[in-house]
Amino acid sequence: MTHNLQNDLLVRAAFSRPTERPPVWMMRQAGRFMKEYWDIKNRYSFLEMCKTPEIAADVTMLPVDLLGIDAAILFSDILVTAEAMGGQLSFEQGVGPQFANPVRSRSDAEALQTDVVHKLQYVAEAIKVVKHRLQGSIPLIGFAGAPFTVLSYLVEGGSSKDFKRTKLLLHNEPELAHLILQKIADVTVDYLNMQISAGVDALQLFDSWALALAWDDYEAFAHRYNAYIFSKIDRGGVPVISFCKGSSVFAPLMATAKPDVVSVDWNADLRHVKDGLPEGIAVQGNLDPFVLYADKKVIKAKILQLFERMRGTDGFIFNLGHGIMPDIPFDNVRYAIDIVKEFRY
Ligand SMILES: Cc1c2[nH]c(c1CCC(=O)O)Cc1[nH]c(c(CCC(=O)O)c1C)Cc1[nH]c(c(CCC(=O)O)c1C)Cc1[nH]c(c(C)c1CCC(=O)O)C2
Repeated sequence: MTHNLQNDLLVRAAFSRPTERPPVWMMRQAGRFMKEYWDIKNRYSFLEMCKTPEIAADVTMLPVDLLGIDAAILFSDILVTAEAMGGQLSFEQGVGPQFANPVRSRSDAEALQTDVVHKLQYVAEAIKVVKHRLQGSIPLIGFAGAPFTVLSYLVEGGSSKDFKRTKLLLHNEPELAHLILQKIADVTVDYLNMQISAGVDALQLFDSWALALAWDDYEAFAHRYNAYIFSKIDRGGVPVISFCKGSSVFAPLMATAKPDVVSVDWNADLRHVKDGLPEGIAVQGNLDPFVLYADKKVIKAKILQLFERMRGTDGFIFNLGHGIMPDIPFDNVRYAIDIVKEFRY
């Protein structure tokens, strides 16, 4: 993998090389807080948008053109792997993702398919369209859901507040949980390798709901599979970012899975997390996204406070602790990005 990017700040920071300022991108940077997203969304279903490479590319490019971020992230969803494995996935407005055939028994688990990467070819096509449109200006980030988080959607049949069924499965039927997790992990390896072949410049693994787990369960059911994925993908020069909510607790364990970057939620002192990690592991984060609702002077002060805290550390990517909420004012997002781009160490 050769990068040849005009703006390679994100790749440099991810590999803990010096940068003149932190690179900036934001989770959910292409989404409902943008009027231009709704212009597209009102014409297609969410899954149509993900599965039509030209549309996925149009949406991926919105924050590139309107916000001037330092990296694009492919427009898709973490649940496309589960759909390819046999999950009957739908997204309904206001309900979120739903699986009509949740995985509840051994026979449900055995029915999950693993030779499925060909069904995800539309993602490779979208990557190629985006890479062509970016013309080497900034990196493109590919991604996948981590096995534990994807399992939680398959088992619950959708989003969950308390992950009760998921935890019951882990506690009462650990062998069945491991069977499902291993299948998802194997699909994820193929899927991320496909994205690397198609040309992504960086990857992020989303283990959004690991926060729900106790330390030992995180280690056994989440960490172990993320480490497996990071060891099996053909990383070459492609840096890998490990995200979870709960990273302010799990960061030391996450680092032992050997990502290049740990993405940190907003609860922690980012400098403290960074100083606790082995040399050469970068951090990403960790502004509380709710700050973006506040007055501009507050937004500016909070960002500069974070930068002051991180001064003198290589290996820092600015991001939010989690995704942009749909009702955050667009103008505030753009303002935050401008503040980062004006800053110099
Ligand atoms: C847990 C999770 C999902 N999907 C994703 C995660 C991990 C990130 C995180 O922790 O938030 C990942 C994701 N989902 C989406 C992206 C695109 C890239 C980006 O801009 O970050 C990414 C990286 C688009 C999306 N994925 C989804 C939307 C909204 C779709 C719509 O327009 O209705 C977008 C833009 C739908 C989705 N997809 C998922 C949920 C829970 C929902 C509903 C969310 C809600 O209603 O607030 C599953």
